[in-house]
Amino acid sequence: MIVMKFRIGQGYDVHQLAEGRAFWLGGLQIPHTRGAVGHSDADVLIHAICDALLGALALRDIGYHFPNKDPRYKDIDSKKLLTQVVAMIHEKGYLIGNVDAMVCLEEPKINPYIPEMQKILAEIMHISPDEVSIKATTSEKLGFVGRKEGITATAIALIYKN
Ligand SMILES: Nc1ccn([C@@H]2O[C@H](COP(=O)(O)O)[C@@H](O)[C@H]2O)c(=O)n1
Ligand SMILES: C[C@@]1(CO)OP(=O)(O)OP(=O)(O)OC[C@H]1O
Repeated sequence: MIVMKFRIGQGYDVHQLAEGRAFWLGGLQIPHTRGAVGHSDADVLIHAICDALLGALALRDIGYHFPNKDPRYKDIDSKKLLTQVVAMIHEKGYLIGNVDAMVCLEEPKINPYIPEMQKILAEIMHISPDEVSIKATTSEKLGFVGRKEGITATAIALIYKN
């Protein structure tokens, strides 16, 4: 009898938005007047996914593995961080089942970019694009997201092994 083992994890990230920063989201650079501020490229969606994957195996969080004082991660492309996190999951004998994420952002509309993000992230996680769900909402002009001061993302990931 094959007994499959499943684990789930959740992730959350926030970044400030400021003028003069490139706007990276889901591994894509999106044209916009503002971008997320951070030590890395500040890709809040990838960071939330990394934390969900790490959380599934109780492997602490993204800042634990890639400290924001470490010059190796200055302006790093977050796709490289996700690649390393996926390797940690595989090293423990697990594969990724699916990821479901939600981005909370007042502007710009990110819907047109979601299929490309799914493709990029699925390739890194060795799953298919329809196993990477990316959703978006505004904050209805409320709070720091509503004032266009910041962006948040949450993610849930399922991983499994035979
Ligand atoms: N940055 C965003 C925010 C939302 N969307 C899409 O627009 C729809 C309406 O958003 P509400 O917050 O007004 O409900 C939503 O369903 C998202 O698909 C977006 O693309 N980018
Ligand atoms: C990714 C890291 C590392 O460069 O830096 P930031 O871009 O500041 O992002 P954050 O979401 O605060 O997560 C952890 C950091 O260590």
